[in-house]
Amino acid sequence: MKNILLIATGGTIASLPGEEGLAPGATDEDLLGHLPDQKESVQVHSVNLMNVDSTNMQPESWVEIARTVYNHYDRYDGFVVTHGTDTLAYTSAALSFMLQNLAKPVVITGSMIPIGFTETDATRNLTDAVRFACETIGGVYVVFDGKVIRGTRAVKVKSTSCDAFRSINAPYVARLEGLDVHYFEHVPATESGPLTLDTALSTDVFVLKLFPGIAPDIFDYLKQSCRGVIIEGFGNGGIPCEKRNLLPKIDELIEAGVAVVITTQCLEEGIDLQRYEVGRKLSKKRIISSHDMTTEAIVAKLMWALGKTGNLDDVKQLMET
Ligand SMILES: NC(=O)C[C@H](N)C(=O)O
Repeated sequence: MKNILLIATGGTIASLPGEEGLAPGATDEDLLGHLPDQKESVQVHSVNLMNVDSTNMQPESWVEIARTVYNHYDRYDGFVVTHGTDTLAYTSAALSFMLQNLAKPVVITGSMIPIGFTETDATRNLTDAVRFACETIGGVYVVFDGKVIRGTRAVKVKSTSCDAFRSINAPYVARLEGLDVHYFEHVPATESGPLTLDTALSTDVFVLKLFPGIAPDIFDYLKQSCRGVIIEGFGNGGIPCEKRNLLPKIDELIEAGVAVVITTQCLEEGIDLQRYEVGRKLSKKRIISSHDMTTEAIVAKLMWALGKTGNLDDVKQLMET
């Protein structure tokens, strides 16, 4: 018999129609009421940690979720976090960094249609999540629409359809069919060290999406107010270096002690700063490369890295590992 803890946080899965539109209202107990009876093989306990639309999730909420897993870790075999889908990928990445050495699954799920509606995807996602939380596997995973995605690789790519999440630059971990779990890749070894909870986060970060014609002056503001800036450049990671040249501004940021992470606006295949002249000029600077990470994972990891250290070399080392 597996013991699972369901941690409810809100989202569409727990939403009810109101005069102002859908808003979270159903509790953990309501969600449990929709789970098919599996009394012989699994027992699910639950806690209603918060009830928010995930648009209102903040880094402090990630800490609350991580702490709840940590505090109940010894008593359960696996964890299911029900969550709104809009910022679910940020939370799954943040939990992956805050909870190190997980030897048990922490599974995040949600739905695109509230659990009380007919044709809802919530019952399937919740059932799948509980099923995957019974696996002997460590780590943070997103379970959605029958697929299992690593916590640092999920991105919400659709705003309405039920197949809303994709695994970016990494294979799906598994597919769920009824009670069967079909793995696509080698199951990662269960971690051996003791679980650690690492919740120091620095929220003084900024994501800058470039566009043709962006004024370099914006960097003057970023230099004063941020400890980390993530620049979503073009294609392989290129940054304009003629006319409205941004390279001197990036130098100024680095000199001021700001961690500058380069990523791309392309969803897939990551950056390659060596391919083009516009990238090589940048690669000679003390920037941090994001390789093929998602922006969601970069944001969470940069907050976590800056929570540990202000030394740029150490931040770079953490980010590029
Ligand atoms: N499908 C959803 O869960 C969307 C909702 N706005 C949320 O993120 O909480």
